[in-house]
Parts: sequence; structure tokens; C-alpha cells
Amino acid sequence: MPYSSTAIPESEKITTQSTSAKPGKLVVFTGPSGVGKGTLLRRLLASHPELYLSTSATTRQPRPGEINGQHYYFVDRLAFEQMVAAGELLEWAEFAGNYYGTPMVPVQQQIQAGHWVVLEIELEGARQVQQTCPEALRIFILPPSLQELERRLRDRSQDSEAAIARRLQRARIEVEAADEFDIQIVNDDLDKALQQLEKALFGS
Ligand SMILES: Nc1nc2c(ncn2[C@@H]2O[C@H](COP(=O)(O)OP(=O)(O)O)[C@@H](O)[C@H]2O)c(=O)[nH]1
Ligand SMILES: Nc1ncnc2c1ncn2[C@@H]1O[C@H](COP(=O)(O)OP(=O)(O)O)[C@@H](O)[C@H]1O
Repeated sequence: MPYSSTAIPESEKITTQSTSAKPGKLVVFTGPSGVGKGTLLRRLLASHPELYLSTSATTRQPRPGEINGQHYYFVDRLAFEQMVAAGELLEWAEFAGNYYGTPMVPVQQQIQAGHWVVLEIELEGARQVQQTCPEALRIFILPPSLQELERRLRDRSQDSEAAIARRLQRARIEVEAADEFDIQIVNDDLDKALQQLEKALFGS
């Protein structure tokens, strides 16, 4: 399915310079699968419940314990393609054999209500957001090494060998794009990475 991230009409651009008196911010949070994005965000949201974490749609199968509408909206490929065709997604990409995308309306509503919205998305989606919302703050989380990334993916015990291999292959490409982002944080020591993340967001 073709997608052009370069030709986005003005009417589809999401802006934090909206009609609201005090619009919120959009924060894009990217990094290879297994680097610890979810772990860092859980910790961040526990101390900053005012942040709104966008819930993505995906065609990936739910993992044990994942709840529809909470971790993801789990949909089939046809439903996802209909969301794309209807222009309902702020960004979307295919990653390791599955589609992932950000429903646009909740993000717009939260931003217009003055809230900060966090998107936890992969590289291609982050590049699309750069086009549609260039004022977004874009943060890239790096692993201490690719060996450690592989160890974390295996220890997590959530993905098949094939899925881990696809994620590692993609990780090599993703880490090379880290410089495209406003801020890079190495998630070696979790507490230190969290401190750096808080500083990037709140300046303290
Ligand atoms: N472009 C895009 N990527 C997403 C979205 N939601 C999740 N992802 C990314 O898709 C990749 C795979 O996610 P997932 O299967 O949940 O694996 P995990 O992040 O390793 O736990 C990760 O890099 C996510 O950040 C989305 O809405 N859009
Ligand atoms: N700083 C860290 N040091 C060691 N292990 C970590 C660290 N951060 C996260 N992990 C572990 O790495 C695995 C992958 O983390 P996760 O948050 O699921 O990554 P992502 O959301 O980026 O795919 C989990 O088992 C998590 O407990």
C-alpha cells in the first residue's frame, strides 16, 4: 500500500498552534523494539499522570495480558486499511510484518484541551509526524549496544524467534537514524535514562 509522507495537504496537518488558548505539546518517543520505551513510559506516567499516552491501532496479535483498547486497538488488516483509506490515522507504518498507526482524533482532542500527548512509535511513523507536526518534540531512545538490545528482547520472552530476528534487523537501521531526533537518550541505567527524559520534557 503506497504512502507518501511528503505530500500532506495543509488541511490534514495537526498543529499545536490551534484555536485553544493553551494548546498542548506533542512528544514523539522512538527507539528500537526492546530498548525499554514501554518501561520508561510506564515509570514516567506513574509520576506524571497528566501526560496522555496515545493508544495505537495494530494488526499484531495481542500478547498475553494485553488488553484491547488499553495497550492497543487490535484490528485485522482490512479494518486497518479502511482506517488508512478514511484518513483516520495521524501516521502509520508496517513494522516486522504488522501495521501500526495512531488514531488522529484523540490526539487532536487532547492537544486542543491543552494536554501533552506522547506517541510511542517506530521510525517511519516518527518521520511522518515530522512532516505533519514539525513542532513536536522528538526523542530517540538508544540501547547501550545491539548485544544488550538482543538480550532484552530475549529476556522479555514475548516474541517468537522470527519476530525477534525481524526486530533486530530493523533495530540496526533505526539506531542509525537517531541523529534525526531532537534528543537522544541511552537507556543503560534505567533511573538515569528516566532522569534525562524528565529533563528533556520538563527541564528538571
Ligand atoms: N508508526 C507506528 N509505530 C508504532 C505505533 N504503535 C507502536 N509502534 C511501534 O511498533 C513497534 C513494535 O511494537 P510492539 O509490537 O508493541 O513491540 P514492542 O514495542 O517491542 O513491545 C515499536 O517500535 C513501537 O514503538 C504506531 O501507532 N505507529
Ligand atoms: N535500563 C534497562 N536495563 C535493563 N533492562 C531493561 C532496561 N529498560 C528496560 N529493560 C527491559 O528490557 C525489556 C524490553 O523493554 P520494553 O520496555 O518492553 O521495550 P520496548 O517498549 O522499547 O520494546 C524488558 O524486559 C524490560 O524490563
